[in-house]
Amino acid sequence: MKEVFLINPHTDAKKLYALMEEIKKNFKGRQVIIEKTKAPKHAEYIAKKYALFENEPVHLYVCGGDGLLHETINGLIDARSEVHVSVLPLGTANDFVKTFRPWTTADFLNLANYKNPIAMDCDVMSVNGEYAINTVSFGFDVYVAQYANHMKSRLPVQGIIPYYTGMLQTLRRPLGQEYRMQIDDQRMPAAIYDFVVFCNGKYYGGGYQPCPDAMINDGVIDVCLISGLKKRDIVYFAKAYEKGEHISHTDRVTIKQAHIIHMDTNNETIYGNLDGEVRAFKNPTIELKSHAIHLWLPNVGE
Ligand SMILES: Nc1ncnc2c1ncn2[C@@H]1O[C@H](COP(=O)(O)OP(=O)(O)OP(=O)(O)O)[C@@H](O)[C@H]1O
Repeated sequence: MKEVFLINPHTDAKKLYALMEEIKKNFKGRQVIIEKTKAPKHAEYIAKKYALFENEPVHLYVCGGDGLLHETINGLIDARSEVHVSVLPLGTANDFVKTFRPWTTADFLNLANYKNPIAMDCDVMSVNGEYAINTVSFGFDVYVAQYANHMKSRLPVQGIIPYYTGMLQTLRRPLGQEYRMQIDDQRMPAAIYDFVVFCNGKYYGGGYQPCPDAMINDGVIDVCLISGLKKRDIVYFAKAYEKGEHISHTDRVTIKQAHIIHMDTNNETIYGNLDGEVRAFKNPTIELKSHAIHLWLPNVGE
């Protein structure tokens, strides 16, 4: 078994130091492979190498945030069945692992918890050829992510500040835009939505829960459509959205389950947020690929 640590070297230095100490403590005298990314998207290339071209089992620890995980899983689609992935959440938001609450980030970072890991095959969603493991969204939060990513790339700021700034900037735009969609075999009437979110995991955007009942291995995409929000309601709404309590507002919120969604943008470009990464699409199709990633989760009971 190859034990491979795939690391984003731009991770917070203290967190990286603690990870190295944890590796030394748990793998004393045993060989591990450290793979550090050299640039954005390098993780996908590294993952593909282990997914396809090795001939022994691999335990791949993804050491970074949701962005690194997103890139890694794109290299693991149709991987050999002996490639297992564990997530060591060292990013800022680490939304993917929040699905497993009450397990904590510390539970995921404790390497002793992987001696007898819990196996779980995880679904993913494809969007015109790119895969997302946690959420795919359109609308309000995409603009927030776009502003935040832009700010992070130009200024030495991290953490939540870029997201709050992005939210204030986004509130200067009109809320809502028109969508035409087919959800499985149901053609929806054209409608204006403020948020359109497709969930595999439960949390996104730093801790919001569009679909509190989503589960990463249930073979369906959970859909959350939100309409009719007023800007003055956003703060109140955000609190309910964080707790997943917005779903009781059935006049504004529609929750569904689906396997495939076609969005008709009339060949115009639309921006979508895949696990926190913003991408441009025309007429995107979001489709579930069941049990595509073989996870090894921490055995917290040990
Ligand atoms: N060597 C590298 N140099 C520059 N950028 C990198 C490198 N390796 C990875 N990246 C980029 O860093 C971005 C953010 O990394 P990561 O997901 O680890 O942390 P994060 O954004 O803080 O996490 P979260 O999304 O959970 O808040 C990724 O989108 C990835 O493309």
